[in-house]
Amino acid sequence: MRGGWWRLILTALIVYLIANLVLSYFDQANEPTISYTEFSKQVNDGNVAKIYAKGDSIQGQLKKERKNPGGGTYTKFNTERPSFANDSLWSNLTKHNVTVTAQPVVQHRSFLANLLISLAPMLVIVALWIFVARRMSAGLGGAGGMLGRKAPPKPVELVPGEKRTTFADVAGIDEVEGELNDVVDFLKNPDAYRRMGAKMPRGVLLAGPPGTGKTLLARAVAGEAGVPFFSASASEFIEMIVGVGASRVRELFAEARKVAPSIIFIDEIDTIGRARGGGASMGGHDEREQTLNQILTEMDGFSGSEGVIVIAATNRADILDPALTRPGRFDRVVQVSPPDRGGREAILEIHTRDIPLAENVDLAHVARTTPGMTGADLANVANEAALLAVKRQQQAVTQSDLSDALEKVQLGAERPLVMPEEERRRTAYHESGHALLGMLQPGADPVRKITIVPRGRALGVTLSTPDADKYAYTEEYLRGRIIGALGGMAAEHVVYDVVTTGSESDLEQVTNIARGMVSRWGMSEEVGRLSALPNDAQQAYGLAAAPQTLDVIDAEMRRIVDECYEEACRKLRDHRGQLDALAQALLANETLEEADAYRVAGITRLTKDTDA
Ligand SMILES: Nc1ncnc2c1ncn2[C@@H]1O[C@H](COP(=O)(O)OP(=O)(O)OP(=O)(O)O)[C@@H](O)[C@H]1O
Ligand SMILES: [Zn+2]
Repeated sequence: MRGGWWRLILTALIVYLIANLVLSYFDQANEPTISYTEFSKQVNDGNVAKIYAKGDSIQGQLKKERKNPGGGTYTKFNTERPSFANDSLWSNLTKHNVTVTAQPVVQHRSFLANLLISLAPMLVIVALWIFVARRMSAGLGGAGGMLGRKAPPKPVELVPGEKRTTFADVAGIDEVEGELNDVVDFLKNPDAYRRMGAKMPRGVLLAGPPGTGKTLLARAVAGEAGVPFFSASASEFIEMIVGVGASRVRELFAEARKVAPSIIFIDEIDTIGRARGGGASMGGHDEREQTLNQILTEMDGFSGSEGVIVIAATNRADILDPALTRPGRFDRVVQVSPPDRGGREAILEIHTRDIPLAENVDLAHVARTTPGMTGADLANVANEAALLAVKRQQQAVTQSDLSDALEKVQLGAERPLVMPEEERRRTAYHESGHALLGMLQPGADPVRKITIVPRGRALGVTLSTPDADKYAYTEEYLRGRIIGALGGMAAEHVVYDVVTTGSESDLEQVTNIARGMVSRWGMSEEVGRLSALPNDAQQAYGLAAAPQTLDVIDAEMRRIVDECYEEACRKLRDHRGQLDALAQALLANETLEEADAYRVAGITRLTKDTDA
């Protein structure tokens, strides 16, 4: 906890301040200011025990308490001696044995101390404000630090001899490597380019889904070129304190220029680079804009021969401000996609380089069964497999470690949870409904595994994956997906005539597919072949679907989903015997693998040979 001390000191200050306020309130309540006449009278009556004097201000204490005209009684009091008072106060005090203590009028405090004391309340308020601001920005993903300042960014130094990231650590995205090759070339030899008067791109934007290796690529470019690598996440720039983001950007670029040629990597650029003009985002809108402007200014400021190349990454290229991709800025946009089968195999090879593998390990097979997985997923599988092998006290990772690891990554870790028998039965029917409809549907992705062991948030899981990578989907296939996803709910409906909350994520999936079919893929006659809903970038410019279009979209989505639900229920009624058989087998075994599932349901799987 970095802000720990800071927070403690602040809390102490605040408590102190409040305590003081409260105490002084009570002090005043108990110590009335009495008239000087009254005070003189009390002295002469011999009722004053002691006084503290500071200049003409007097605080005192009575021997016997007196009635306060404002109510209550008092013994302590304040009073002020008029400067023109020409009385014999001193002799009166000594005559009546009053203890007198005096304080100097001019305090012997240093100038600095006086200044501090007079500024203290302000300081506390400022500190409080910063404290709150930091708390809020921390909540938004920023890290805590002192007074909103962070240590200036440090490059990842490239110590000679230390193993650095290169293109050899990246696989499955060769086209992308190719596009970055001339950037590497330029960084290695900026002088040659300068002599030829050639302009290099100032910024490269890597666009692609999470985990596809964008950060890794940026590092590899730096590693290949042997130049320092500065890394920052755009979300760090956005702080609640206005101006900090822009100054961080300035510092970052200044540092990078000092050691040029070098690379600045800015992750999640979309958090500050969203198209402007849309509805203001939550808080820090100006801050976002200022930070973005600062980045653009810094990039404009490059002469291009300074040798600082900015690589930014985003998984939302569609919503970026067009100002970012203008020539001279991030004018090179490189798409990074999840790897295909060959790419997956190569990535698995990279991530098992340092892992001893048993004879039976078939990485090609793993690659074949993991369409859609990213490099990060595959790295995770390799690591989980190694962990399993250690736990199982083996000398090497075996194929079954790999498939167990894959299962864990795909389905989530098993969750020890004792379910009531009734709930187990209902879950068995729910999953059997998904699985059976998946198996009955021609052209649907084969069912790989059904389980009623709770995993992650789910009480059960049915896993279907395609035999080969798919890039485009037919309407029939999409309807099949909707029917399969509704299968769980339909089974509960058919068997128990109840509906539970267990279908929440199924319905989300169904809604997304149906919305895509109607509004983006031209699969509804009513809506027609239009992109009926504006995409995010269009929304940012204020484009919205007409209300009547929204009504049609809504009606069409409902029609499709209703049709699919009816078909799901009808099929499950028609194949009730197979549904019961699957549910029974699940209750007995908890998990059914692909072959068993098809055997229990009595369905022959139409195998497509896709090994090639
Ligand atoms: N193409 C790849 N080749 C080898 N390893 C990869 C590849 N893609 C991802 N990985 C592995 O996954 C890890 C995470 O990838 P990385 O952080 O670079 O992804 P990213 O695209 O930047 O993700 P995010 O958008 O979530 O930041 C890498 O450190 C690497 O181990
Ligand atoms: Zn379900």
